[in-house]
Amino acid sequence: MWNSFLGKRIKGFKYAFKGAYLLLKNEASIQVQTVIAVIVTIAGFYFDISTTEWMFQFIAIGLVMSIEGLNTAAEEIANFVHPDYHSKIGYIKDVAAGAVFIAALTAVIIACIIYIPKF
Ligand SMILES: Nc1ncnc2c1ncn2[C@@H]1O[C@H](COP(=O)(O)OP(=O)(O)OP(=O)(O)O)[C@@H](O)[C@H]1O
Repeated sequence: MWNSFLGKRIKGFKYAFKGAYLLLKNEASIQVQTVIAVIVTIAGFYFDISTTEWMFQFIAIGLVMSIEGLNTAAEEIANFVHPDYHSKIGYIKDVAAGAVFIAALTAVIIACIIYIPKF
């Protein structure tokens, strides 16, 4: 059953679920982002934001957390293949961190557009 097309998809989902669990359990940056996601979700209810605003807010949360997960994966690969100092490893880690920064900046801009008019 597990070798069938559907079985492989279910197994893949299990591994992906495990990966999300590991990120939440082990990665401080993802834990901080989860707390921020909960706070902005509470803010969303408090300020009674519109359906469109909810959609942008969830896209921003998903964008930041998923790119943070990929950044973690890139860091883990870099540390595994080359644990010692190397300028190329530094570059790889810097650009991966840069991707998180761009996503986070986007999320902050979305938050400002949603919440600044509510004050
Ligand atoms: N092996 C290395 N070779 C060269 N530069 C490195 C290396 N490891 C880290 N760096 C530099 O240090 C920066 C931070 O690296 P890294 O993200 O691994 O550290 P950290 O932020 O302490 O890790 P963590 O996210 O696990 O707390 C990188 O963006 C890179 O500029």
